[in-house]
Amino acid sequence: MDRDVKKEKEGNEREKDIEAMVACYQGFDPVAYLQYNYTPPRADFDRPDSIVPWKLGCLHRAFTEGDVGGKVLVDVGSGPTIYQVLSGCEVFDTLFLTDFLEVNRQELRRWLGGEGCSSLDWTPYLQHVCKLEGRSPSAWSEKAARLRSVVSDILPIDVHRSSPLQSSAKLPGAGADCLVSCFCLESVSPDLTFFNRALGHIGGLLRPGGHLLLIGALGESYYMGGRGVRIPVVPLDEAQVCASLKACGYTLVRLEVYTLPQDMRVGVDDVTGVFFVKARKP
Ligand SMILES: C[S@@+](CC[C@H](N)C(=O)[O-])C[C@H]1O[C@@H](n2cnc3c(N)ncnc32)[C@H](O)[C@@H]1O
Ligand SMILES: O=S(=O)(c1ccc2c(c1)CN[C@@H](CF)C2)N1CCSCC1
Repeated sequence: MDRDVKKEKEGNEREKDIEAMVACYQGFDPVAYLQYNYTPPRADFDRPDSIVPWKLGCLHRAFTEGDVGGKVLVDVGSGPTIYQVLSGCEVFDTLFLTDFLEVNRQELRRWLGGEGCSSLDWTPYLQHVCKLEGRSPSAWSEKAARLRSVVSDILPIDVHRSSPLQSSAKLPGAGADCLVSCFCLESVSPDLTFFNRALGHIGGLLRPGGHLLLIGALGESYYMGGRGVRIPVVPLDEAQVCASLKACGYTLVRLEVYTLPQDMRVGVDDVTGVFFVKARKP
């Protein structure tokens, strides 16, 4: 087979892999996803070894330790969740939430609209982050108002495109000052090659000197995105995450790892751990 034919064949196979992943996501159910992951036993604020305080603590430290700043924060692959920007919304005045699916963008609009009809009560998350900031938990409604005030838009995104945002014109010319992305890249990539490419694509949204805060699953090969909706995940280990960041030119600032207790392994996925990365784009 000559080289051009081989390259065309490989390109067609790559397109089929992406089409298969897109097809999986057509069954994604935000309500079920929130139920599976953001309610007890996984979201148990009273457990000292719970993953929620760990994760919110990583984000709080990363946003408030002094090296992260600027005007624009972009959350890549927000899904139907807002916990990931509860600390960042105090640091940035312009925040873009993004997702591939309209059902998730709609869920975010419902929460932001404040009609109280969102699918999950985020109050415990808001209260916890207020405590991390040395504020009374009763300041949660002020934090909610702050978040609602800085969200500039909820945009469609596709990390498999070299320009993931159709409307990147909304970003400053040099790029965002900070990116946050949680459980997205590994959950939408058919394999490590796609993961690395997607990491490179989102890096194009970030200005030189900007920071990437990445949270993801370790050892996960699938998760349930709804009843009977099994979504493949590219299994990662710490070494692969570090190698991908290095290959994309990032400087690693910090990597933290959380190992899921046995009783948090509840059958909605086969995740064994969670990583938190703070990295800087030179
Ligand atoms: C596992 S969820 C993560 C949601 C949320 N960030 C969290 O922390 O729970 C993965 C998200 O990636 C989104 N997604 C699917 N395909 C995508 C793509 N090609 N580009 C960007 N996001 C995509 C899904 O719609 C979903 O909201
Ligand atoms: O770390 S979690 O347990 C969590 C949260 C979300 C996900 C997973 C794990 C693993 N599967 C991912 C599929 F992409 C989604 N967690 C849930 C409670 S709040 C903090 C985050």
